[in-house]
Amino acid sequence: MFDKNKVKLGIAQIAWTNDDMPDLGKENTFEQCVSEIALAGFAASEVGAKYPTDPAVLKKAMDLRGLTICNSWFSSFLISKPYEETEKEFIRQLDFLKAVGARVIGVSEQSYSIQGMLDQPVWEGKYEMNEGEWLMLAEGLNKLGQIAKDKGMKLTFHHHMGTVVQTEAEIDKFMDMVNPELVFLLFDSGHLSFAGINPEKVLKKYVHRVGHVHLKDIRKEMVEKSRQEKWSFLKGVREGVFTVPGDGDVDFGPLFEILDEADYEGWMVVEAEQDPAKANPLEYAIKARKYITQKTGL
Ligand SMILES: O=C1C[C@@H](O)[C@H](O)[C@@H](O)C1=O
Ligand SMILES: [Co+2]
Repeated sequence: MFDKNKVKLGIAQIAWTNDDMPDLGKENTFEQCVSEIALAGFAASEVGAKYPTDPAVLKKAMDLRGLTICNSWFSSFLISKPYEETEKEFIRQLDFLKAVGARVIGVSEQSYSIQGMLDQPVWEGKYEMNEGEWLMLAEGLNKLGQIAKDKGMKLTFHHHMGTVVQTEAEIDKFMDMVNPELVFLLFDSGHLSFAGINPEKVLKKYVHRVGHVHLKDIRKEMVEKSRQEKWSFLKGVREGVFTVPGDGDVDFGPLFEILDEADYEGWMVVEAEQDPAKANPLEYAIKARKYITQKTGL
């Protein structure tokens, strides 16, 4: 059974307002979002575009509700821009996160990413790195990981649909190339399942290198439809490819067992972006919270 002092539960703000498609949930304020996160029984959230940018203001709003910030997304451009540009932004974001109490930063390489392209089917035309680019990515991340470590933080890397690290082979190559002391895996059950990869297999292989977990479920029939109808990643989100754990087709039981047996320490964050007009964020947050308690005792 998970140790409640070692494993904590958060939920990402993306179910209330989607920064990638701000019309989804534009009516939901920051205050409503964090109040409902607390109400649903979660201890943390990640950082969204509506969140206060002054760390003192954000921290006060979170403290008032018994919440903390556990992570934020960070877009790196290590293979398409000078390293220094990414490093400068990375340090700024790292310092912000540290000031609000987070110990993890979630990096995604966004060079040539198709995840935000509305007219690009997510199943076609994904960029594949050459050997030189693989080296640039790994070396850049190792350097950023050292900076994070020196500040008492953990760099985790988010494999993601439409990016240069999406497939099982890419994840394996990535894990082979980065320094395990400096770069950790951000395990996202939804992105693996969407990509047609068995999440259990990946988790078993890398559980001791996982630094952060995104609990995301998929609706298989919508994934299938997205293939057939050549949807973009964002169209898939809008149509309901993703949902909260317990509402879709991912079997979370074995994933929780693998994490538990490996004595995973850190955050497990429900991250289920869908249209808030169709899936009420509070209702789905409560649904996820109940399901996780039932499966893990947390
Ligand atoms: O961690 C994530 C952050 C989002 O912005 C992203 O698009 C989503 O799918 C995700 O997994
Ligand atoms: Co994620």
